[in-house]
Amino acid sequence: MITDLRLLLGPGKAHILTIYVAWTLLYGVLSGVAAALLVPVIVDLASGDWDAIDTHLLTLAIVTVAAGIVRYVQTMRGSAAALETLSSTHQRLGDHLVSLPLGWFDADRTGRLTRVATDGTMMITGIFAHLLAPLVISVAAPATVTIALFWYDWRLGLATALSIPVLAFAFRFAAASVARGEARNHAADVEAGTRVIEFGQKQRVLRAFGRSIHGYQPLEDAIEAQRRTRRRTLGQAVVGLSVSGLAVQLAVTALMLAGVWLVLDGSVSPVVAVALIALAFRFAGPLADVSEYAGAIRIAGNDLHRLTDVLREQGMPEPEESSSLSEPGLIELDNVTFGYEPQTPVLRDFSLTVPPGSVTALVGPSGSGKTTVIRLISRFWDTQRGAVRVGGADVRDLRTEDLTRQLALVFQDVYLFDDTLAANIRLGRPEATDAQFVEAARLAGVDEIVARLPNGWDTRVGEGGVALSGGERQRVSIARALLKRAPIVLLDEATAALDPENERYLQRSIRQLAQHSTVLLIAHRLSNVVDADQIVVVEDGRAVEAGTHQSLIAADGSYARLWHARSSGQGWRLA
Ligand SMILES: Nc1ncnc2c1ncn2[C@@H]1O[C@H](COP(=O)(O)OP(=O)(O)OP(=O)(O)O)[C@@H](O)[C@H]1O
Repeated sequence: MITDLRLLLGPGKAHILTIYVAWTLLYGVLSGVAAALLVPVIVDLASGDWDAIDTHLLTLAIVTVAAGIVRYVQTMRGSAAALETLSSTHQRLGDHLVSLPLGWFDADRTGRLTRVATDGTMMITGIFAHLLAPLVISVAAPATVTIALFWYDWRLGLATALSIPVLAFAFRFAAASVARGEARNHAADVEAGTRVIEFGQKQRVLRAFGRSIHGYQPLEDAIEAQRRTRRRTLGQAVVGLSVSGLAVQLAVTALMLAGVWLVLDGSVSPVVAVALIALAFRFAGPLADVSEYAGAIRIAGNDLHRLTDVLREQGMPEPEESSSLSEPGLIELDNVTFGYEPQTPVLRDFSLTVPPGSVTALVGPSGSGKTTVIRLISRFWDTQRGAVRVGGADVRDLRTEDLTRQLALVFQDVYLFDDTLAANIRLGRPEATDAQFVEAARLAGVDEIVARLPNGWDTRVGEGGVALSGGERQRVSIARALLKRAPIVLLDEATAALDPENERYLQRSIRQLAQHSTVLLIAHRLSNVVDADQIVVVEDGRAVEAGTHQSLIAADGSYARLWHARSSGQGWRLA
């Protein structure tokens, strides 16, 4: 856990944690010394040695005051360390997330990240406030007491020292069973949470099929599994905690027996034996706490570990400085092989050249790899073999901000921020003038949508843009791209919601975009394909044909077959 906390603090700040632990250790040692000083005070009282009792009481007072001061400093250091760790964690997490390949953010990982980020950061404050200090003190104070027992009587010291491995074993057992259970609980909670979200999101489909919550088996199964897991975890945790509690009681009993034996043996007086047994109790008390804290610490450790796992995820390597662009607007894929799972390639030896300022349409059957091409150009993933070049530079030699400056992306599943319509378009280029903004919106047909909305440009579009239809969302996204005026536009034409009106706007926008940019589009509509400067047919991860509509028809290959199927009215769709 300390390693995880140091990682979260980041380089150059780890000393904050070391200093805090050092102050906590010092406090633990001083509490142990204060407890050990009770023995000579009791012995002095019994023997009536008033001179010695003054000295011992004075020492006890000094140690107690010192412990109070150390406690104050330690607490202050603790809250400072907690705040520092918390802000470092947010900072480091944010910095790291932007370096991860966009492909990393699938729905599953994003769900887990949300949970990890909230649980993990809350846990950090909890660790400093309730766990780390008690644990360190619970170890430091008994260790000091053990040394003191050695000092007073080596046999009692030895008996105490011998009980430590037994206790450590029992505590580890308890902590491990709690942590194992917690890991299982966590997995079951995540599964149930994911199913609940899914259940919410799939309401339309479920209702279309007349299903209620009772008919949605995955959710029911997840809830049942969660219940079973929690019951099993509870049972195991109780066993673990009982074993460690029993071990502490046995250790205390053994120490009492050792004390009695010393009295019977005549080695120590009954008064000293009582004082030493009292001290032995001081040894056992904090240790009993350890068994409780150890489980909580393991749970916290698991949360922290999940957080630092995110920081350990491999980011995409970035150059210190971007290579210069020899030919802005040019896109090249050079013998690219890529698979989401490396052993199952989705693109194989895929080559493509899109000249600057041209319009290229990718067509091909569903699942052939067209979207993957666009993702690789945007460097959501890196290729396994071959190179992707933008503007003549390998995308791996460009810094993310320089690559994104070259690209405007219009995807099928357009995500809009829960902000006004105007703000969502302005994202394309915040510094654009009002005239440029209005022109982009007009070309993409967003002004038509605005006219229908109750608050016009100031209408909030809801999370993800739920207040708009799929086609309308894509129009907003195209307006963003028009406003951005990037050298390259990558456009995945929406398959759904493209009514004739949307299609007209899309065509007009593409013509406009082509005036300033290279356009690479995944085309599903004939009109956008026929007009393209180049059509590339993708089949099973390969570019099997490339040319203009006329030349490909003349070549009488895959494209011609698709075209004839369409022409003969078989419901042809290019992708
Ligand atoms: N994130 C992902 N993880 C794993 N496999 C994926 C992922 N995205 C796509 N695939 C798989 O890669 C293959 C190519 O998908 P891709 O989306 O590139 O095809 P496409 O030609 O764009 O299809 P469509 O026209 O239906 O959108 C498919 O088999 C798909 O299942």
